[in-house]
Amino acid sequence: MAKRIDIKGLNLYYGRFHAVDNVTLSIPPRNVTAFIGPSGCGKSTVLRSLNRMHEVIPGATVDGKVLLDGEDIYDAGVDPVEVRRTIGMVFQRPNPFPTMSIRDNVVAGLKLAGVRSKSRLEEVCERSLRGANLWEEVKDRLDRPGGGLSGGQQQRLCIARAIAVQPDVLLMDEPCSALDPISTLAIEDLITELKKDYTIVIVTHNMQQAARVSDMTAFFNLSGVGRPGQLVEADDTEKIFSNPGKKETEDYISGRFG
Ligand SMILES: Nc1ncnc2c1ncn2[C@@H]1O[C@H](COP(=O)(O)OP(=O)(O)OP(=O)(O)O)[C@@H](O)[C@H]1O
Repeated sequence: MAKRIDIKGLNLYYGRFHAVDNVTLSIPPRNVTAFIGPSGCGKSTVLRSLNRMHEVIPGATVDGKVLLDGEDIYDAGVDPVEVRRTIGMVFQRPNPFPTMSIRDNVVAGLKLAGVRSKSRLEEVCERSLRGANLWEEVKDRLDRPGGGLSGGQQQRLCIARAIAVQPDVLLMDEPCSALDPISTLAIEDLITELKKDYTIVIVTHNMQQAARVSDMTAFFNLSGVGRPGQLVEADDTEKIFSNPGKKETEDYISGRFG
């Protein structure tokens, strides 16, 4: 649980378009790392490359290394499906299976993996819903469809589904952008609790959110339209927001551009 990620010389392409240039970054375990930067600088692309979701896009390719506790997830022989189990992902829009029951949503990954024991599924369902701070709200309606929950509850259901398979890392791509402020705070509190057990990487447009939830912040930028995104700097969140190393970062966080 909670593994370290070392990104080394990572270049990402969509066909011939070079989207992200030469990123090297270490992401510590049991920490929240935020990716910030202007639209199009490649934050989501880098995030998706961390669990091999990038290569699912036709024509998309990867060059470089992503080490999970020292093991390259891109090594020949590594099963991308297993990588995606180990490194879970939560998306911008909550995406539960809408007609599937709340219970089945949570244990969908386990069932796919062949777990049949009813007591085991019940146990994981409750533990995951508790872990996602949703148990009390749904414990009396586990057989109702996941699509019947509020947006914020659906997002916590997706987090429960992601943690049910006991991943080492949780990737979150703007997990609050479709949510109201109260649901956003609930997710932020949850992220803070989850970091005790997981390595968390979150892409956010909201700099206050990055400052509130993350321990480390990575600032990405791009030098112009059609140019690849680059990592400008990564450091303790407190330092990035109070005394960044690069003027580019300071300009961005002080709202002078982007
Ligand atoms: N599926 C795709 N096919 C082709 N190009 C893509 C695809 N997804 C992203 N891109 C391009 O890759 C670059 C980086 O996009 P990406 O979505 O990673 O940026 P981002 O920083 O996450 O942006 P935003 O903050 O707007 O979500 C952009 O130029 C984008 O147009």
